[in-house]
Amino acid sequence: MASEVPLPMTPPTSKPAISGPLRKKLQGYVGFANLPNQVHRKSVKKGFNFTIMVVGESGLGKSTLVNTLFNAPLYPPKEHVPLSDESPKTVSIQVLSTDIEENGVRLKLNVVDTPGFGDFINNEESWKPILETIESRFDAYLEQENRVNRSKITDTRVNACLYFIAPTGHSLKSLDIEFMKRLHNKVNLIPVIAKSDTMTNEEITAFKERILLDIAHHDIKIYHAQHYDCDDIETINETKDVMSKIPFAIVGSDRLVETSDGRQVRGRKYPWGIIEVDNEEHCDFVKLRQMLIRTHMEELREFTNDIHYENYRTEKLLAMGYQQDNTVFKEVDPLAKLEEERALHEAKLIKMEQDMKHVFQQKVQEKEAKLTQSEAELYAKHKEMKDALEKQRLDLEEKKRRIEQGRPLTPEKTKKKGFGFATK
Ligand SMILES: Nc1nc2c(ncn2[C@@H]2O[C@H](COP(=O)(O)OP(=O)(O)OP(=O)(O)O)[C@@H](O)[C@H]2O)c(=O)[nH]1
Repeated sequence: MASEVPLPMTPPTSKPAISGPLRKKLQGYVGFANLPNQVHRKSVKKGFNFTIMVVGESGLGKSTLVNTLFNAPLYPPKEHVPLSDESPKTVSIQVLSTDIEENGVRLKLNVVDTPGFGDFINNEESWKPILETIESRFDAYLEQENRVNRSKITDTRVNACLYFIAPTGHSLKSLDIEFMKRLHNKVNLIPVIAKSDTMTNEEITAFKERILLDIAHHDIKIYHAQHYDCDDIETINETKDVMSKIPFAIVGSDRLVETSDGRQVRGRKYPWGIIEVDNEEHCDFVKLRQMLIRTHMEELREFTNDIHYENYRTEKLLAMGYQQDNTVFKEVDPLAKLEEERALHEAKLIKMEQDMKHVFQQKVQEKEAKLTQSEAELYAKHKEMKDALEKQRLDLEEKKRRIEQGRPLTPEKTKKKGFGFATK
């Protein structure tokens, strides 16, 4: 929306013909509604960091899918054989990184390829190194977060884990269940049916249903895409469409094959026809790629940070003995806060009133004590004067009696024994 607003002017060299403020048309919308675009532009410029982990039994096409997914030769192409012992295996956890640019968006893609399991007699603990890898990446992030200078944090946390299920057509194997249960609280788990070109469409549909039932039965939490309660019906439908494909039935191939009508497509050639990787009618590869790179990449990164990493961090810090005062995170209800403030204010007033009463009582008591004391003093003085007057009166009466009786005013002093003179 273009709008007109007055712009600050530089002083004109000659007097302009118009008298009012100079009005200029803005090139684009100005306002906070533009923020998502700004964030988007910034992210596009900075580029994204996205880490995918591929996990599954040996020979299910994990490495091939990674090449197919990003249309980049992250791995040197392997021989195009269905599954043979000669096919080079991934023997240790490998990390591959590449910069991919699509429509001007830079993507730093990291792929963690894990060695296929299931080859050993005892596969019980084959999930351990995978879990350790996920956790060590959380640890690395936590360590960087706790540094004094956190301006450059490298995020290698696993954002999505593609779990490869063998195209058996039966139910999930106990090893798959064990694996998924170990990983589901640590990473966004996305189950995929590997080599789905080895199954018919009906078999795939029935297999998907069985897998989902098994997942629900064993209470395994797989990644569930959200559509943020948005009003955009297109986004809602897109998300629903993507979700309806889980577990994605995929076909991987990093080779080009020629179709009967002469097109060069990525796919796999069979005597009965060609399976096209990028054809939605043939497999769910396009939907998986769309979800990972186009529609839900940011959400996968968010879930990793807000749910999986947060849970891990909390557990880790609690185990290290850190305590948290949860009251600081108490949600503040404005009405409750107002009520709390009012109660505090009232309590303060009551206390002030009580203090004033106390001071007043103290002052009254002091005054009373003083009055009582001066009353007592006055009384004592009065008594003293009264006694003195009484004595004076008695003296005068005595004198009067003496005069009347003709006696000297002062009584004669009695001679003291043993002395030859009398005192006056
Ligand atoms: N039919 C079919 N074969 C595939 C598919 N994807 C890969 N393959 C083949 O399966 C074989 C094994 O593929 P890889 O990508 O090496 O499998 P991996 O899971 O990485 O194997 P490990 O490294 O041992 O874990 C190769 O010969 C691939 O050409 C697919 O979708 N369909």
